[in-house]
Amino acid sequence: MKFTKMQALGNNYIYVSLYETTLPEVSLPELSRLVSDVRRGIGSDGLITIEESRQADVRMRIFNADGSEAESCGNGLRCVAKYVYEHRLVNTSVFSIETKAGVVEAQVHVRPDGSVKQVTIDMGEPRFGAGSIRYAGNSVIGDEDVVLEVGTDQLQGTIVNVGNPHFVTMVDRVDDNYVQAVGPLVESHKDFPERINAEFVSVVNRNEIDFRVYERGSGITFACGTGACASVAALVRKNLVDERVTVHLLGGDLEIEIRDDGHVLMTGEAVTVAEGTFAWPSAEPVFTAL
Ligand SMILES: N[C@H](CCC[C@H](N)C(=O)O)C(=O)O
Repeated sequence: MKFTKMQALGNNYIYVSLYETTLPEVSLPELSRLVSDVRRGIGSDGLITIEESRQADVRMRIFNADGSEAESCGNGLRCVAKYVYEHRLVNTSVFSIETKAGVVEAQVHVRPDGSVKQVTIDMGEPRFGAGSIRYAGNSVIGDEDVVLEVGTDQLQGTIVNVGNPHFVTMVDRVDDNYVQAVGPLVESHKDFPERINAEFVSVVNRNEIDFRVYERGSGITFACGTGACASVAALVRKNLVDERVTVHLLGGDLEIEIRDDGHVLMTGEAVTVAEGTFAWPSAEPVFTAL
């Protein structure tokens, strides 16, 4: 099976284009667990397939490292946009990509040599609050916040659905040890039957935030595009930042803009790491314990 490994701010996936290769006889969740394993597979945050669409120029599916399929993936969308443009699967710099959450618009910024490094995705309009996801708790505060019982603590955060679900917690200062300790408790909290991506953000000024994430199905990653969009949307709604924000993630910066119509625009890098052939079925199926 031919694959391309791509990364965006360190959030890396194994991309398989069904235009150019066939999949092995294994389920996509199992294939994602296998290729994501850094010891017995290739090593990644998950698997992304690129395929034909009936309602957009191309279709993307994204599977986390644990095999769970997600509705959308911001960093993945930018890499898919780079891939399909550079492989001439589309012939314009603005085109549409179908995800499980719906169709989004991509704009690749083409360099003089015809390559793509920066991509902008219109992620659509976010939805807020317990009603925008499957929420099983009963601790709603206002229109968008809920309180979680986490160990002996109470954690207040904002629920944002940008196609996939996010719980955005404000902290005084982002702390990787805190994210490792609390992130998994939020991700799999009983109040979120479909689990959730857990963001921890601190406001630097009205145009900059620090950001860390514990992703549903992949754990701590260097970057989460949908999480950055969700976080800025939540903070704009609380009037804590302006409409254009630079998000400082572990792996680098994303530029997020909340447009007048409420759509969230995300601009950032997309990088090809390697292309190769995955030997199948020599590798034994494995489950990546998180
Ligand atoms: N873990 C996410 C999918 C990947 C999102 C992230 N890598 C991004 O760039 O948006 C979920 O289960 O909803």
